[in-house]
Amino acid sequence: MSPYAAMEPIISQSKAYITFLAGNGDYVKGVVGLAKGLRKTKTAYPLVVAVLPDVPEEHRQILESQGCIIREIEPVYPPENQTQFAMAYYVINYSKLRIWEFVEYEKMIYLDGDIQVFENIDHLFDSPNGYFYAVMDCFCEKTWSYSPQYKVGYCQQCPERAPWPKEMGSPPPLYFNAGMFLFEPNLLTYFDLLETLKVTPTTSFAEQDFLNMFFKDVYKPIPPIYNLVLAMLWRHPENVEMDKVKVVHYCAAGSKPWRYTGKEENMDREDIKTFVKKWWEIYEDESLDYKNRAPVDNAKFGELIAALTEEGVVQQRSAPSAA
Ligand SMILES: O=c1ccn([C@@H]2O[C@H](COP(=O)(O)OP(=O)(O)O)[C@@H](O)[C@H]2O)c(=O)[nH]1
Ligand SMILES: OC[C@H]1O[C@H](O[C@@H]2[C@@H](O)[C@H](O)[C@@H](O)[C@H](O)[C@@H]2O)[C@H](O)[C@@H](O)[C@H]1O
Ligand SMILES: [Mn+2]
Repeated sequence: MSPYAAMEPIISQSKAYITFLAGNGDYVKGVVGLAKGLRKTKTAYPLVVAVLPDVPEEHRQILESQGCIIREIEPVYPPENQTQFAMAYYVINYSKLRIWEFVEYEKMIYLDGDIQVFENIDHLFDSPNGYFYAVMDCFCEKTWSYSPQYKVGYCQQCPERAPWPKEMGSPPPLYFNAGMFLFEPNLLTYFDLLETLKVTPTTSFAEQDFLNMFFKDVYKPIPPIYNLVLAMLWRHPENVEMDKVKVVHYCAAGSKPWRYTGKEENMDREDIKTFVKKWWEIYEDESLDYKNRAPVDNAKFGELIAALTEEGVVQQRSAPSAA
């Protein structure tokens, strides 16, 4: 019998956004920006921040003052390896796997700290259960130069441009960017992830590659407007509906807004400058700070309760007598 069978399923209806923060560096600015951006969209759900132990108390307090729910997680390390990760720091990104343990939430949307949400995306939580929703990535950047796709010029964003060579078998399964995804926390999945990781050789895109392998049978692509990987702007502009973009992922080299200099390749583009400016407008908008948030309109709240009571949705209980 599975050692986990005894675990009572924790049934929860609640939902939340979640991000991941490691180290004592400047990614905390990304998370502050994300918290304020989500608040600006008037989302109904909180932002949970999974922090590694090395995130200093001062950064945790900054995030709590922005209304974030701080949850400390232990790092997850991949098996011993000689892998040359696309970015050396990707090795800490395996710690993202801890978020499957947050079963007090029925569904969560994971967002990297270098993401900004400009339009409300709460409706994604209504997607059918049992799948892993994320946006398809692009293989055209130099960061992919080690891969067989890059070597034959294949990208899933435009398979007709350079079809997958027949002699290489079937094309790779659809591959998502792990900077944003809708998932269901679940202890059995969580333990399966950790056990599988122990016996899975590491690869260049670390936990992103691992998650793609693990969820390949339940992965459901969602439109790029929910996670605009910036390289799409110069690699596949035909696949981007600019006026409908809701979520921007500042993952292209040099595009992190809080470090932006405009000097790296493509960073002098007008669309990049616009997205960086939009990020800063939210980050510096004090009206979006948690302490300045719009007060609950008690009159409106009272009307809502009265209406719900009338419909019998809410039973008004008389307050217990003081006696
Ligand atoms: O020093 C770091 C590096 C990364 N991260 C977190 O790990 C995520 C993934 O890293 P990153 O976004 O830099 O990867 P990219 O999407 O650029 O490949 C970040 O968004 C942060 O949430 C962090 O907190 N501190
Ligand atoms: O640890 C691996 C990371 O891999 C992904 O970033 C990459 C990937 O998107 C490439 O396709 C891009 O070319 C590249 O710029 C970008 O950094 C995720 O965004 C990040 O959250 C994290 O999982
Ligand atoms: Mn990112």
